[in-house]
Amino acid sequence: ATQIEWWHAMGGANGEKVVEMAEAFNQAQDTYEVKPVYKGNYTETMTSAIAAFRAKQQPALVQVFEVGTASMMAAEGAIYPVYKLMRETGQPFIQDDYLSAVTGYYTDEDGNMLSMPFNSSTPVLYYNKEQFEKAGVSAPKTWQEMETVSQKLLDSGVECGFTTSWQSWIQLENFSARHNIPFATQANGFAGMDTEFVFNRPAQVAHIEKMREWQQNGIFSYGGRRSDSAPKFYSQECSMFMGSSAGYAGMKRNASFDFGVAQLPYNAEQIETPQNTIIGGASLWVLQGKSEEQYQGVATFLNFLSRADMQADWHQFSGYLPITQAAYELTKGQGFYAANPGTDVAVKQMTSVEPTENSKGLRLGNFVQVRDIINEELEAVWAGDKTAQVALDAAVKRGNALLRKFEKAND
Ligand SMILES: O=P(O)(O)OC[C@H](O)CO
Repeated sequence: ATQIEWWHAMGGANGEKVVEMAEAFNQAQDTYEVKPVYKGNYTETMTSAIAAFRAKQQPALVQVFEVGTASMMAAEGAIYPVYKLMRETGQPFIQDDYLSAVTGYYTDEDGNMLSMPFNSSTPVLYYNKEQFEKAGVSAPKTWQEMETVSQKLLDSGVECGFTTSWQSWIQLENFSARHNIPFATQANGFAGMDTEFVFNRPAQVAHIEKMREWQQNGIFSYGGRRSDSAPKFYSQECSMFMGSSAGYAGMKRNASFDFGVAQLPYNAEQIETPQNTIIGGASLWVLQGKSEEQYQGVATFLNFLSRADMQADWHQFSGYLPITQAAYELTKGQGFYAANPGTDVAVKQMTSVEPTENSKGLRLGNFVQVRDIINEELEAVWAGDKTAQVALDAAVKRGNALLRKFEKAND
């Protein structure tokens, strides 16, 4: 069989599922064999793929997180756009079958899908039902309630109100989308590379400043840059956890208590009806330099992964969004949402309102490095070394320098 390497960044329960999906494909036919290879976290996987491409040892298929999208799009000679691959291999491919909230992130200016949206997530709020019951509180809808609910939880003996994973994604990027304010100019980069960060405006500064205060009084407890804060929730140190909808698989495995899922809070003083949140997670990029046969295999595999039954299974297991309308309908029809309350929160939060240019997503170059800068600056806030304004001003300034570098390199 023709071998196809698929580099991915899925660890834990979702990593096991990815291997299972590749095996299902391999068993279903014997012309191609997909070999999934775990390459570490998202940044490590992307960095390895770039290095491998330079050394002409790239895999045919690589999973790249949403943060790397603009960089991948700009790497014209290195990528094989998915819409072209499907056309040239004669595979059936109807873009409209995919959820528009997801495809919007991965299409070029002509509306063509450049990568395959395999695992899209959006952040949600997980809460410990048992601790909530004991404290006599229910899931907070607004950031104002977040504070009062957390205080009651602390009063009931819990150590910390909430923690968050992916702080830039949740507390700045999605915070901005949810309040319908820009994270960067030029429609968050969708309208042009001459974009500049503006996440140091009053609404974001006030939010981060509040979190600084909460980090000091126990309402918030910082636990790391990616999902490393989840154990604070599993161990019941923190009663709430803001994390990817795809934390669901790990949650079921690691939480020994009853947990609930709610929408991300919004600041009631900022907005009456909150905007949709934006997607995260990753998509699959096809790389150049492979044989025709391998591309046939990749296209067949991508179609296999998009099948309603495969997507519905992946969605129900992991908490990633159903990528296609058919997978969503199938899941509904199977009674999954009714039997597992909270599992449809992410889809609803993403799709209940029409996205605006502030909530469609981000398309920003060098954003992998910018996330590092934001992480660094926010950590200085949590450590009490910087105020929110000073840190966000610095992050914007340092980030803008990287945007200019990207713009120049892709002129
Ligand atoms: O944990 P994931 O796969 O939902 O990804 C979260 C963030 O979008 C990564 O940038």
